[in-house]
Amino acid sequence: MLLDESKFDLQLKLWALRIPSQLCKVASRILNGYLLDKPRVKPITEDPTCETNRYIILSERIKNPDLSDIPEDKRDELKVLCKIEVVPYSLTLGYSYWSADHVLKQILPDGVEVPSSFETITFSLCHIAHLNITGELLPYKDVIAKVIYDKNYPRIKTVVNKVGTITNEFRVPKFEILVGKDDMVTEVKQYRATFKLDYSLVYWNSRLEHEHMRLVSQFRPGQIICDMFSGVGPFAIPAAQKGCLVYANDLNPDSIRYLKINAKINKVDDNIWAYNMDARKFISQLMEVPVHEILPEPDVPVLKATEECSIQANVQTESQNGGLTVEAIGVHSDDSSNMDGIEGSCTVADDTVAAVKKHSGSCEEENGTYDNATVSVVGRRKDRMNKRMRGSESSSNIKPWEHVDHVIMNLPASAIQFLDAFRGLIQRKYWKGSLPWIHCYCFIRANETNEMIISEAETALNASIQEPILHRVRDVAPNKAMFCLSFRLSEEACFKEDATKSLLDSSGDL
Ligand SMILES: C[S@@+](CC[C@H](N)C(=O)[O-])C[C@H]1O[C@@H](n2cnc3c(N)ncnc32)[C@H](O)[C@@H]1O
Repeated sequence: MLLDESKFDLQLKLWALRIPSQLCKVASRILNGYLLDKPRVKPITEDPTCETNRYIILSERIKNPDLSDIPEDKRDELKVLCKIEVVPYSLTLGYSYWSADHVLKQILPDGVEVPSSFETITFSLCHIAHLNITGELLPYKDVIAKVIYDKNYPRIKTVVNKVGTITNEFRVPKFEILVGKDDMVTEVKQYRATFKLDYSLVYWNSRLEHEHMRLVSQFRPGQIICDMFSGVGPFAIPAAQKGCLVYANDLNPDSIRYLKINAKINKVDDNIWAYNMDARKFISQLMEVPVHEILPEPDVPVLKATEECSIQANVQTESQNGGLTVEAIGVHSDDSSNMDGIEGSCTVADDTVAAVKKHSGSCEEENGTYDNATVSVVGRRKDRMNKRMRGSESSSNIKPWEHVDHVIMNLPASAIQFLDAFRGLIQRKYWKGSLPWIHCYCFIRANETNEMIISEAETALNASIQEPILHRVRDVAPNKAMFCLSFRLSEEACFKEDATKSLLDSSGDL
């Protein structure tokens, strides 16, 4: 369907006062309420016949050239000001004048709902309008796209339409470009962070901005965060900006490529370690005690949450356990951190740890309070990371098998099923401080109850969940909402007792 722009022309027959330019200000004050009042149209314009005069365009309500529609006292005031000259004025409001909504209402058949909102990805470099046109609107998709493009250019440079439903595991919709340049690489700003991404290759949802910030607001500087489905980093980057140390993983190699770019753009590449693997494999390898860390005496005292603890200086050694070798991708500019295994990923050679203290604090959710135990390190490292992190943990000494504060699982369609990865994941005798908070996103349909979801999570964990917090994130469909289930992992769910012992026994070399 072609768009005939001339069809939108509306001609207005108006009256105007021809007045010396220097009197325009006073005259318009006198005529306040009787001037032309149209968005984006100025009521004072040039007189094409004389440079020193101006036209003051009167409202459509003024029908008579004798100005009898204007109160007498105002007319008298004007007469004192100057000789009043009334001239006819013709104004055409064309396609460029009308809003997208007005144009679309004219184009689309009666009864068809005008697509009023589109997800815009806006900012300085590139701008994409993302439409979701289906059903009866499909025959009009090109004309709708053109109107949205025309009305928003240059803010919007590309208009795309989502095709079909998302079925791939990377949660990336398929798009067709309807108008504009074929370039889906864009930059988005969320609060203080900038995210570069290719909208055709990675998952991005601007509607989650508030949720990203809500969750990150619960983290504190120095905490250790594990993001199992990180995407391009909308949780990981703000958390790192806050001074948290983040292990971020995604199965989509393009997401991790952009996560690394974003870590650099936002100058938090010292605080983020990026991995590209399945989330189950990631969490299990991250939490596994590396062989070179295994304590010689099997009976190490177990630290209670309330006890002081200390983290030993990390000794950088080669991975001795073939099973631990993973496709880890360090974000560090020094590519030597494209390491052999996860245990090597958090080792920065120039770090010196002076002291470690564990302290607890709390952060509030709308219907609960999170008590967090934080391991914070007083380090002497003089590089730029410490300057930025102010009081946060030095990265060289992070041993995720000893402590993680929060785990983020944002894959709502199936994250609950991934909770089985926490069964027996942590070795009790190495763990220090409180167990991590899990933030697991899920969908709840109208025919499901909160209890059903919690019970599903408990089944996956094979353990009960104490004091779960269900936060409604947003409605995704009339009968479906996205929630965040937050709870502290229980000992029952995640502690394994004798794994180290059996590993030592089987290795036979200790
Ligand atoms: C809903 S997106 C969330 C991305 C990001 N955390 C956010 O909030 O925008 C889910 C992400 O999980 C990734 N993903 C899907 N299956 C995965 C798996 N088995 N292991 C790790 N990541 C996976 C997808 O590539 C996608 O980037």
